[in-house]
Amino acid sequence: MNDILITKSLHKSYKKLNALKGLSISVKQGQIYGLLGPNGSGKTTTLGILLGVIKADGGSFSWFGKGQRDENRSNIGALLETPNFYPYLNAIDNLKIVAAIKSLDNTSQRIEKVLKRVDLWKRKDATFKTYSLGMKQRLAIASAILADPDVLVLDEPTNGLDPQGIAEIRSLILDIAAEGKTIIIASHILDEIEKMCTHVAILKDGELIREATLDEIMIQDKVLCIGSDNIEELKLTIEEIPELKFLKDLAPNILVSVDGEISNAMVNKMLAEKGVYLNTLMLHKKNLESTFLEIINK
Ligand SMILES: Nc1ncnc2c1ncn2[C@@H]1O[C@H](COP(=O)(O)OP(=O)(O)OP(=O)(O)O)[C@@H](O)[C@H]1O
Repeated sequence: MNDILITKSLHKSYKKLNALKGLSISVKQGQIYGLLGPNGSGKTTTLGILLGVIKADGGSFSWFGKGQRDENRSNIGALLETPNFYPYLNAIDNLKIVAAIKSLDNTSQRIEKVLKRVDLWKRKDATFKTYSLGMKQRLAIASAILADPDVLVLDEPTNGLDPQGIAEIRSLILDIAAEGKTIIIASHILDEIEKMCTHVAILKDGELIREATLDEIMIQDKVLCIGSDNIEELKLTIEEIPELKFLKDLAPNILVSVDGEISNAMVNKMLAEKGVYLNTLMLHKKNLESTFLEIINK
């Protein structure tokens, strides 16, 4: 598969704060690549550098194997902030301005195509200020794909949307990816990454903790939901067993991670040998949240 993006040891400091401490990632054609991390982990800084809005202090990156010159970005559509269009203009007129700024040809056909793509064609004549937040976000995606770029970069694309708006954006992104586009999404919403991405990079404090396919991340360990009559005693006992790692409370039980090779009976035995008897032991649905907590807690 062709390389779309390679970053090598990107560094960025804001005065004394090291926002990025040597980030190296690679994105290949066709991937839906999630940059996942808690608030402040450096996702927006990374995207800003890659899109030429922020200057890195060190390291390098290359788009399409052609280096980091500004021209290489003409093939990238981006949505970095809350959409900002002219409130008193309708969707078509707003997109005409975008087309003029980008010097695009066949403006009318392009605009019709992208507005249909994001399901706003029926509302094409309404002014931007009358749009719901979800519609504004869809118009922003229409704008980002107006030049028909091969790559789409999205920062927190569902921020602030209600569940229906989130579902619409998610399905739109998946449809766009199905056309063969490469998509890079920054998000702190695990569920979003889990439902959309094929690959994920987990960031913490400006460092890459893990980069893998979503499947690899999900099958690494198993997560058990366990409980006993005395949950505090159970938590203390877990600290004495290196094979078990506490993940989080799931009242009245707790979630722990354990190497996939260790059977549930073995877990029960290890705890019983330390005088703790479980009243609950079941496999918890493996999801990215457990893995994410596990990885960033290390
Ligand atoms: N312009 C700036 N000046 C000073 N510090 C900044 C600036 N921009 C970001 N930071 C700091 O750099 C760190 C990384 O921020 P960044 O916005 O890249 O993280 P993020 O993962 O995108 O977080 P969020 O999800 O909250 O947007 C944070 O500690 C943030 O406070």
